[in-house]
Formats: sequence, C-alpha cells, structure tokens
Amino acid sequence: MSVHLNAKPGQIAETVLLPGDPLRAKHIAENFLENAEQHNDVRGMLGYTGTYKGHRISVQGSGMGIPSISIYVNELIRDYGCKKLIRVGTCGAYHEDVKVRDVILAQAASTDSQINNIRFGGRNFAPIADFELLHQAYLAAKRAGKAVRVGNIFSSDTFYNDHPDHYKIWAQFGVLGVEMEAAGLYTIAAKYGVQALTILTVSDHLVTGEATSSMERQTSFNDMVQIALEAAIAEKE
Ligand SMILES: O=P(O)(O)O[C@H]1O[C@H](CO)[C@@H](O)[C@H]1O
Ligand SMILES: O=c1cc[nH]c(=O)[nH]1
Repeated sequence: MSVHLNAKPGQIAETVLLPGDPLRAKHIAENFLENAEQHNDVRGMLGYTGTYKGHRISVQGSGMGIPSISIYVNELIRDYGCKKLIRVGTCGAYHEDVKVRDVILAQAASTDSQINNIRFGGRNFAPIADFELLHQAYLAAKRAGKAVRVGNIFSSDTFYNDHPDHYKIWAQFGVLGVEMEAAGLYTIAAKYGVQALTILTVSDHLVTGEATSSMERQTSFNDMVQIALEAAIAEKE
C-alpha cells in the first residue's frame, strides 16, 4: 500500500501502462489484458493487472497534469518496484499534417511546468523518452503497418490557455502537439533510472478545430494501446 494506491505488494507488474483517464485504464484492462484484476480504487483512479501474451502488465490511471502523474509514478517506482512506464494519452495537434487519430511517439517533452525549474535551480533539464522503448514502439508500429510520428511534444500545465495563439511558437520549432504529463513522467523515470515512454493519439486539432468525443477518448484509440503493449513485451535487441 502507498498513499494513493491500495494494491498489495506484488499486485502491480513491473510494466505499467498509464492513461490519464481511469476509465481508459478499465477499457484497456477489459479489452487487451487476460485475467485482469483491479488493484486500485483509491480516489477512483482505477488500476488493473493482467497478462498480455503471457507477460504480466498493469494499467493504472494517472490523472491529468504533471502533479497528478508524478504522484502515481513516484509510488509505482518507489513502493511497487515498477521499471517500465508507458503513458498512453491523448493530445492536441499543432500541425495540419498531423491528423486527428494519428499516433505520436514522444521522443522528448518540452514544458511550461515550473517543477523542473525548481528542481534544477533554474537550469534546464531535457526530459526524453527511453531510447529502447521508443525504438521498440517504432518497430511495433511498423510491423503493424501503422504510421506514427516521432518527435518533441509539449507538456502543458493548462488545458484552457488564456493565450490560445501561444502554441504557434512551439509549432514553429517542430513540436508536434500538446498534452499534460510526459515531461513529469520522463523526469521522474530519469531520476530513478527506469524506462519511460509516452505514446499519444491525437484527439483534437489546434489548427483545424476538429475534435473527438469524450467517449472516443475513453474507449478507442486502440492502435496506441497495441503499440504500447508490443513495445512493452519486446525483447531487448
Ligand atoms: O487523455 P489523457 O491521457 O488524460 O491526456 C490528455 O488529456 C487530458 C486533458 O483532457 C490531459 O491529461 C492530457 O494530457
Ligand atoms: O492536453 C491536451 C490534450 C488533448 N488536447 C489538448 O488540446 N490538450
């Protein structure tokens, strides 16, 4: 047990998929894992553990924003010994050639969060994905014939921004889209020397205004989950 997880010792696998939405965790457990059992219900942040192709995998809701995912990632690593953390989230796209429902592998995460500014005394840390996981996710996508984009994304502290045009400077520097957690996940994984990756499905578009429904964000985007699971179980090359 930890402060925000009531799983018993050993109930959470070393590999954990992390959707922000706890109901997406339930959807993944019910549709992708075998013999899935719920391991967490604290604060309704559902978590499950089952198997995928014979490998033990957990899926744990992480909530929205860097403060929330940081709580779960700290406890998963420190209290449950988790070693491979793959966020499966949604994002807004910054470029016209990145389409709604496209999948993005987040190679790095820029941010406006002040957490790392405080942590590193005003100097900049570059939060990056684990290369092996990124590589395996890319290969898994290729094998499945799914096109993916790989690049920098923006982990924002706000969903509703008072300066909606601010995204354009990130777009100009090649950042593919916006979500709210990856920079926190990558930083904490680096601190503890564990593997982390963020895989995102584009749920809405800042340029075109196109958007998916909240139900689709909860229950679909299966390509991303498949890629995450295949990357999670891939043997190191
Ligand atoms: O769909 P999830 O994984 O929650 O990710 C995105 O969706 C939420 C905002 O709607 C934020 O958490 C953002 O990062
Ligand atoms: O954080 C997010 C997630 C999806 N879409 C956005 O615009 N922002």
